[in-house]
Amino acid sequence: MEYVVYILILLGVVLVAGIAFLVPRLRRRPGPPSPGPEAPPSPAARASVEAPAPVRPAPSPVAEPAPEAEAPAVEAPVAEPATSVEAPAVETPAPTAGRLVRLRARLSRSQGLLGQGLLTLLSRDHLDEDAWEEIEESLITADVGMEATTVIVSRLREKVKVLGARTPDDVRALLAEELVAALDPQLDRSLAASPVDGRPATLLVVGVNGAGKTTTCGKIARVLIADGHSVVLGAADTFRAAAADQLTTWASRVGAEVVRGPEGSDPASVAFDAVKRGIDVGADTVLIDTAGRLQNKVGLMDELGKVKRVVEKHGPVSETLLVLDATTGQNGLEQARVFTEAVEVTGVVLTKLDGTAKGGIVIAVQRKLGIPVKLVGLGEGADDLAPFDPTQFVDALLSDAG
Ligand SMILES: Nc1nc2c(ncn2[C@@H]2O[C@H](COP(=O)(O)OP(=O)(O)OP(=O)(O)O)[C@@H](O)[C@H]2O)c(=O)[nH]1
Repeated sequence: MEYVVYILILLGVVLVAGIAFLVPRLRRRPGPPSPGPEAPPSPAARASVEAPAPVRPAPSPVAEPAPEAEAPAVEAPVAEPATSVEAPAVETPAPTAGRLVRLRARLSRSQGLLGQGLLTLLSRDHLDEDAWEEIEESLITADVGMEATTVIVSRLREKVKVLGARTPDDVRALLAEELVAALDPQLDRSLAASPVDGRPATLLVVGVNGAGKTTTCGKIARVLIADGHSVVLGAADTFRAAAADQLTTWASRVGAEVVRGPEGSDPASVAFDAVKRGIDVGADTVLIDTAGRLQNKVGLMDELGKVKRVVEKHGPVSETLLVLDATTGQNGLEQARVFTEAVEVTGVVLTKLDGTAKGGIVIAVQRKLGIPVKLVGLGEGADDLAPFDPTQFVDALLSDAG
């Protein structure tokens, strides 16, 4: 009997201990039970249950507004002000007066060849036959061209003989005179960029691919705007979409308007529209960038001829500028001829003079084409285009500061 009492007491203790153990655990169980009191979760199941825990804070009432607040900040509102902040940042182009003088250091390669080389030759005590031959060679090496060199050297020899010039400075001054004369300083190098009969002046810009046409259009627009003109640009190089984008970038920097068409569209129609737009908005000048692929001379002539004819429905083209890359030297002259046959070129823009030691190409270009060099490109910078001036140019070429 005593044995039974012990067992009952033990059972009572076990029962009390069990209740004491279970009650707190039952109290800690979260919310409503999931359907069916299942077996303890497997590690995988636990993961799927736990996973939401760290995620849950995001959709929680505190976190929820965050994505909503972030979205507009990242998207349109930030981007839009950014572009509209960039757009009005219109630049003020550098004044055009005296640019060639300011940029003379860019001719350093040519200065090395012509300036230093010739000065060394001219400083010899006696200019004998060999010295004259070397002078001739320097000029030919600098791309002055055979014909022009022969004329320059024979006139210089004559003057030295007649005037008895002896000091290197005297001879240098005489050489400068001859180089300037070879550049025909009387030629009109002004740009026909002012309105005619109430219509904007129309400038066509032509040349082979890569010569720097688009860049030059952008730089000319800056020159004109710096001089107080209003300008509309026509992106008639529809062959290459990037050319129109490039022109648009140049235009936006100076607040000019661009007329462009879809890639591959008719260049003549874009050119027509650009002039029309220029007339409508009362612009002073319309500058038209054209494509210059040269694989087919007939095709090129047809295309440029058509652009010109269509533009002329609004009135005569004021100026057709041929852009030539100075670094292509005498080869470039051959290509240039094709353009002069296709359209009546009224002025040459010689680009990349900063990239060549052969600054004499200016003389050869003018002499061969019989067309004035009106502007020279002396770098990739926005204002690295200068009105050409023979005296300043020769002075820079013959400077020994190279
Ligand atoms: N160093 C130097 N680079 C220049 C000058 N002018 C233009 N360039 C560079 O020449 C390259 C070609 O210029 P673009 O204006 O694209 O030539 P493009 O004739 O319009 O070429 P396409 O559009 O292919 O017909 C660019 O990298 C210009 O920055 C210059 O005077 N000096």
